[in-house]
Amino acid sequence: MATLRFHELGLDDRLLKAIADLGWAKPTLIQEKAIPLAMEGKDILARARTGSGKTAAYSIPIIQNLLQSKLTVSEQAVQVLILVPTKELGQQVQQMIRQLTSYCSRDIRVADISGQVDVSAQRPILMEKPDIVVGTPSRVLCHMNQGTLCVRDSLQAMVIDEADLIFSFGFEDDLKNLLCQLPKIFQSFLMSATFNEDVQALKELVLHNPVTLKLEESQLPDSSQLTQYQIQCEEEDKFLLLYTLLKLSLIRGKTILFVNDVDRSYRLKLFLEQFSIPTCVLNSELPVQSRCHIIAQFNQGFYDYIIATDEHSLAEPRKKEKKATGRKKKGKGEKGQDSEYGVSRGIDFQNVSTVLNFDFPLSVDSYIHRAGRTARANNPGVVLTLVAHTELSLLAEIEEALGGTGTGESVLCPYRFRMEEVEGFRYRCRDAMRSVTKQAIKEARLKEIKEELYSTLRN
Ligand SMILES: Nc1ncnc2c1ncn2[C@@H]1O[C@H](COP(=O)(O)OP(=O)(O)OP(=O)(O)O)[C@@H](O)[C@H]1O
Repeated sequence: MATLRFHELGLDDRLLKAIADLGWAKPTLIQEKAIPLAMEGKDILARARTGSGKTAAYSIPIIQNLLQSKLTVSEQAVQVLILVPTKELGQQVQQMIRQLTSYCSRDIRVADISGQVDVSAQRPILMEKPDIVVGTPSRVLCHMNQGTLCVRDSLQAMVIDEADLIFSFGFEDDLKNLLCQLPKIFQSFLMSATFNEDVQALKELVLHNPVTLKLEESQLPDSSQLTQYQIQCEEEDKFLLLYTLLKLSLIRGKTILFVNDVDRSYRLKLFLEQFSIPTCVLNSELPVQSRCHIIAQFNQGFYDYIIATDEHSLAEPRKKEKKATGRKKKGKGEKGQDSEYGVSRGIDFQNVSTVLNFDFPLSVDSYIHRAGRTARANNPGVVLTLVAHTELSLLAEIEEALGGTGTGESVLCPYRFRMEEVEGFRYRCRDAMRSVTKQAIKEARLKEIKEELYSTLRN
């Protein structure tokens, strides 16, 4: 638990006011540790669990240091680069910085260049030399190569957010090329929820004598904040179980339903539509503006249920590809999927009461990042995982990683409810399943992309 308050950290009044407006009573642990060190100019390598407030842990000292430097330097220049693996995260980081600079927005300007498709449309934005530029490595490099972004004489700090994903999203070469265009000395931050060999490689590439903040917290909030359940079932009963959970209001509030592939998300959407349960889908083949729009609408409470296909299927093959061929590609993934897409990583879905793993996550990391979409900051949350019998070995892996087997107690408690109630819905669900044909899924998939494209063009 953090012991200091924000006003004890020596921050500018304008920043303190913005923090108060956000309703944050005190810093999170990672913020309490990172902010003073970063204000001293130290390089930081930080690992803290998902949802622990890492974005503000680097944004607050960066804004503070910029406000300080503005007292003496008047020339406008890009002083900070924030590199993110996904476009959604870029937009979110920009939004957080805008909130934190709401009382000094004339002094500190931020631009997110990750999201827009057209590079030329971003030129005017960069010509104004925003103090902070947020972007994916490929987009930042593209502007550097075109001469629209030059930080060789001005860069003071660089952040790599979700550092463990940067390489697996195919940005290794871009990042190396980008580093050649930076000055010799600047402050660096590597932020991640997990440390892996890629973070180690990045550390050697980017950091100079860093302070390593590896918080001794468990990977997920404890059971007083996050309740984790599992239901073991037959694969074909998952739809029936979900319907029962919703029908009996055993799941309440905003819920993210995670599935492992795009077709499956439409199958689930169409299935729930049969019972007039509206949902929205989020996946990598939707245009980026639509994805950001859907996340914003979900956060504003337009939908209670969002069916998300997480990025795992995109990140992992690329890793394998690297091992096999020695180099990674970037750009569009299979079937027009966007490789700069991420749902279970970094996205701040707000006030999510339940994460439901409809499909079992394919790795421990994936479980942790999905679970991290609820119980964020100090809020409570529930993770409910449907486990088909063929997936029991994966469940055991997750139990072990979360420390469940040593004590003989399960971390993911069995969720108990009366089976007779489920059986009562079986026929109704069978009929609903029958009407969700392959053709219907195909059409829904195409329709969604078309509609989202139209609405994106209209906006
Ligand atoms: N000091 C604070 N007090 C209360 N809420 C906070 C505080 N700092 C950040 N938050 C909120 O906590 C949520 C999670 O923050 P953030 O997205 O930065 O976490 P994160 O550690 O980057 O998570 P992830 O690893 O999933 O990206 C956000 O909604 C943010 O507004």
